[in-house]
Amino acid sequence: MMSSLCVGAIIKTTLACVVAYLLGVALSPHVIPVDYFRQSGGSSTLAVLVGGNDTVPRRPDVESASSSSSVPEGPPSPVIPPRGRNPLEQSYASLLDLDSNGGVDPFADVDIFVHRNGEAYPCSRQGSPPPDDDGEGGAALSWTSRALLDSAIVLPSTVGDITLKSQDKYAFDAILTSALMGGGMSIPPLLHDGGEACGPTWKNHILDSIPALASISSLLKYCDMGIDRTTVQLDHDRIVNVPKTGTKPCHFHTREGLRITGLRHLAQLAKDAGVVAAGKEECALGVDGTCEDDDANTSTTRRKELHLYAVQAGRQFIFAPKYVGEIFDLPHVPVPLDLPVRLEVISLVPRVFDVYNFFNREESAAIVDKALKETSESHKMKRSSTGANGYNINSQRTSENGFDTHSDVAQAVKRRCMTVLGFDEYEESLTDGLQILRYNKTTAYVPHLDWIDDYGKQNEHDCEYASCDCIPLLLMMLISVIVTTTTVDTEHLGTNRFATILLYMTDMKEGDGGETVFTEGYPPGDGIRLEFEEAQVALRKSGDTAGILEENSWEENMVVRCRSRLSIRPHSSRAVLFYSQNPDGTPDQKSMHGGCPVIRGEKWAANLWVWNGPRNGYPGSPTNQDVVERNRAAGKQNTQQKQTSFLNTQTDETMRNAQLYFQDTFWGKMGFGDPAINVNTYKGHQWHVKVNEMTVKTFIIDDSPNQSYTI
Ligand SMILES: O=C(O)CCC(=O)C(=O)O
Ligand SMILES: [Fe+2]
Repeated sequence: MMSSLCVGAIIKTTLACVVAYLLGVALSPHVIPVDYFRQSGGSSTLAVLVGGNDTVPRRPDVESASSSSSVPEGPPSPVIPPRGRNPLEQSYASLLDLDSNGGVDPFADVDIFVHRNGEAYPCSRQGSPPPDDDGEGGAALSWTSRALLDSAIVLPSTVGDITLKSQDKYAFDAILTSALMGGGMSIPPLLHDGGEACGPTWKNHILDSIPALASISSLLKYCDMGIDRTTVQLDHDRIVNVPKTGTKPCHFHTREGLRITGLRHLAQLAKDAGVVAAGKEECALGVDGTCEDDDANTSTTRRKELHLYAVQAGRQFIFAPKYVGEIFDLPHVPVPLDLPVRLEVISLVPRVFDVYNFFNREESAAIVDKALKETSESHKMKRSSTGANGYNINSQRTSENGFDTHSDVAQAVKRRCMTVLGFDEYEESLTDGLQILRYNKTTAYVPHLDWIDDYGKQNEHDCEYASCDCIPLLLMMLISVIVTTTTVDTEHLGTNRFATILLYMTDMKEGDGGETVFTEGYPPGDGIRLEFEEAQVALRKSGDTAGILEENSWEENMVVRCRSRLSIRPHSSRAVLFYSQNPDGTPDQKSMHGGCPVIRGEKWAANLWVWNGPRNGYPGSPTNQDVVERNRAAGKQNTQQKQTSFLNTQTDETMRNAQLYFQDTFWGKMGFGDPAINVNTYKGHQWHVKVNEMTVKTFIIDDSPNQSYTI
């Protein structure tokens, strides 16, 4: 139960929020004249749409084609605004460089299709253009362009003042979400149904309890999962709400995971859609949301398709495979040797992918080499343990493990992993260190989820009220239940492991064992799963484990499953991606997997866990206020988190290349010019500053709530 102090604070905040919210909703349609769009030459909001995208990510394979067709030959001629555009539209046109492209609006012959995160088939598509749409040929802008501008106009004016280079992707998300569902002043929704078929996939949506939001588009309820389910990311305060409704927008990604960061990027994708879509079969939705027949798809009059994958605010992109063997090319991921990174779908349920060219054999060898040479107690290879204190030897995880948190290869691989997963910015607090695994003959790791379950619900890591938005009074009771959920409950506000990239560093031959088995998956090929008894008989008949594994031991039982379920055979520099969460944040129970017993030789592997939000110990990681209060009441002062920062003041030359360690674990660079390192830590914790692997200073956290340490 919440403390009365806490309840009082929430009631006050809630009342203020509710009043502000209702006033906002009541007034918003009247703040800006309805005909502003047609008359105004205002450019501040326009700048939000356009600025900051000087470095639009492009597919290398289409860049040359599109730039050669858009750059006119000879000296530039003065651009005369084509008849029919108002000044705002004209600014938009020049910022998109439309006139040097013959006045052709990139959206004119493109239909937008929207997918919910992780869904291979679209939930809605662009409808038929309104009768006045004359984007083709140049004079006016396309319906899509006008819908985007129309939505931009109704953004609060302060948004127009944002310094664009860094901020515009947030405003863009709001504008695009709004344009799709028709939130502007005068232009109909781009989606034929306003996004009605793109509603939430989870029950008991908190927004359903807010009468003022009863009639908003289902797409908006999808994008804004509500206060009880919107994970608070580090950039949460930068999210720009959808105009008029004040709800959180989606962010949009391509099928390949690339986040769409602004209008120019969207326009580039619209241009590329022609190249990409040619000859490609896609499901075109009919007006009723179902796929049209193949004849329609191959028609020469078919418009180009731009598929957008809408990801809920606070959530992360998840690939949306259609079939086993499907390929996702990821040219935006830089890799060693410049070989293209691509995914191949191994399994739909669970979602498992091969990641080709993710790392190379040199990196593979370097990871093993580093692990063998590691001497630090916390990082070197040793028998695997479980539990936060690391003392519990796990009887069903007989492999050895160690950690590589800061080698160049580990850092490079972590960054690459985030790019593959669709993050447009690297965020250290979302990754664990690289965990290195060694399996000797007979050793194995029992099937498990990488998603951590906090059975005892004792963890302080969860949602803080301070980071929560408006909470309608009627929902108070519900919230009091929510905050008592575990700190790792990703269906709500907790953070947990979200995706895993497994790296293999050894070539294992057929029969050597050591596969990674997904016990809920189906074997490739015929997809037939043998019953346990049948597979056991086959294994014993083969004699492969005779004299190596005891009959009926958990290891032998595991080999039986390894041979009858989806198994991935390791080879050096093979990388595999899978997800531990579903797109709505619930744990994916189908992602159960384990390391099969090694029958011959040894297996080296590594895994990289990526979290869906700041993980425990990092600033911004959610805390379970209920547990915090309980600990405080019980006088457990020493369990309270301390916000602590470490900074190099650049006054001591010997500290030029300093590094910060938490006990034996590398935490971050603390050299000259490195930003301050902010951590949540606890009284009594020891933080060491090391130079050339030698500890030169130790800080012991004391009792004050906010502390800063400098060197
Ligand atoms: O070694 C394997 O194949 C799987 C390892 C694993 O699942 C883990 O370390 O979490
Ligand atoms: Fe695992």
